[in-house]
Amino acid sequence: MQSSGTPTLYEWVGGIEALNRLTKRFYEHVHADPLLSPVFAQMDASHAEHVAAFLAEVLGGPASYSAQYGGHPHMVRKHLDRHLTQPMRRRWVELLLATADELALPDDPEFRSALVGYLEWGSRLAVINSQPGAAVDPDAPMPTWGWGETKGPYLG
Ligand code: HEM
Repeated sequence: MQSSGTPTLYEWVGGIEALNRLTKRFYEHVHADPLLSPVFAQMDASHAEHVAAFLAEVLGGPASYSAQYGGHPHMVRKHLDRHLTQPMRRRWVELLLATADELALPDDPEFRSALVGYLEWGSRLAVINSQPGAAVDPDAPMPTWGWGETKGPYLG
């Protein structure tokens, strides 16, 4: 818990264990998807864990992606020249949210609103950073996400 007593989104979702389950299952769906499977054909076995670590850090968990994999600039670099399209982006977000439902991750309005907000923001940046001529800012800070306007968490 934070000092205010409000849990981080990371705590609310169930920590790294929940995020690892989410990304593992998500990339199984990605590999079965005709639009996305070619995009991720070269990903290595640790990709799902790396993305879980990245999400953990964004959602207020430990800064292990920054410590181990090079932070936000490294993540941006991974999207360079991928020529991602809006249909790919929309499918990516749709599959991630469907996987969150499938795994029964928290589905209260406050958490899902915050999650969708981050995914819309991050996935649109991924598309922008994948276009020809996009450059990496080596000093780009890691984004951090909170409950936002809904001022969660949901208390029933
Ligand atoms: C919030 C949205 C997103 C986040 C947080 C995210 C996160 C990441 C991270 C952390 C990596 C690097 C993994 C590593 O360090 O090994 C990565 C790589 C990658 N991402 Fe994303 N991403 C997002 C959106 C997207 C979207 C929408 C697409 C495509 C539709 C995409 C396609 C890729 C691809 C192709 C790679 C490289 C995979 C490889 O190593 O072959 N990403 N992403």
